[in-house]
Amino acid sequence: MGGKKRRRAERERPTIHPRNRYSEKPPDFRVLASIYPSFEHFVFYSNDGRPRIDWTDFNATRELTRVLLHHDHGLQWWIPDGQLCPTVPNRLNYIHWIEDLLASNVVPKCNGGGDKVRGFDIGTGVNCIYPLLGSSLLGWSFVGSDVTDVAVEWAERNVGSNPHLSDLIEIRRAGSACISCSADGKSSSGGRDSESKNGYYGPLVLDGVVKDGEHFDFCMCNPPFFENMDEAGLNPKTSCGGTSEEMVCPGGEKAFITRIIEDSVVLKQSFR
Ligand SMILES: C[S@@+](CC[C@H](N)C(=O)[O-])C[C@H]1O[C@@H](n2cnc3c(N)ncnc32)[C@H](O)[C@@H]1O
Repeated sequence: MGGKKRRRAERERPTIHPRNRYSEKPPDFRVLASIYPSFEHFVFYSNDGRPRIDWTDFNATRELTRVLLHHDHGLQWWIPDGQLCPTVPNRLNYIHWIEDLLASNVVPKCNGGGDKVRGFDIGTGVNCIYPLLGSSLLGWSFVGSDVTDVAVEWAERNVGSNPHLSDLIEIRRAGSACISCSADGKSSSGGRDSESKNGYYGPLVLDGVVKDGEHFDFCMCNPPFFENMDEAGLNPKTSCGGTSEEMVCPGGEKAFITRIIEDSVVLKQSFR
């Protein structure tokens, strides 16, 4: 495809999944403000009368996420100051795209798994957004892993605040064992040696975290995608928070995802 055509195709490619509840009807800030006084506080009206929020104000974006999760998904949710705040329409897309993949022939159906879908969310974060959306919307069950105390504590709180989902979501610490690279390029993961070509070093990701005999339909991950925090603050138009523990991994997302791919070779029987 020529450059012009490709750019046009890219512009026209929908950025929101057609089944995403916000694809036809984006969140109505006026309605939300009339229902939630705590959100009204952050809403202002531009000259043309349209309701707006200041996207560079973390408190405003967090409150928007809180009221959307409550109003549209019946969820109770909160995160501490400065932690990564997910935008609900964006995260919903991934749930629907996975739903499409599972329904397609791209990944063969498993035997004996029944209709129950089970997912593994690597790095679920304090916000635990994917397990909360996937379980409330589609009844999927999840293991959500993370490595920081604050993430494990708050993900558990967010699950505990929604008792109707607590049987569906397990929060699991990915463990303190580290994959490290030695000078000869070999890595060790929790005492087990394996080849690592990508230079990832850090906590275990899947291998060593998934338990023997466990089976999942999919794993998903919004990885710590930056090599350093300087890279992370690139968009001055939004404030979604995010600490270095959440956002940074040596080698960036390439190293992290390559590690997932390497682990998937070891764990090929554990994931559909
Ligand atoms: C970019 S945040 C994503 C949080 C949430 N899933 C979201 O989409 O908003 C990445 C998360 O991965 C976690 N993390 C980093 N290394 C990890 C590992 N080896 N295993 C599990 N989680 C990890 C971080 O602590 C952080 O919470």
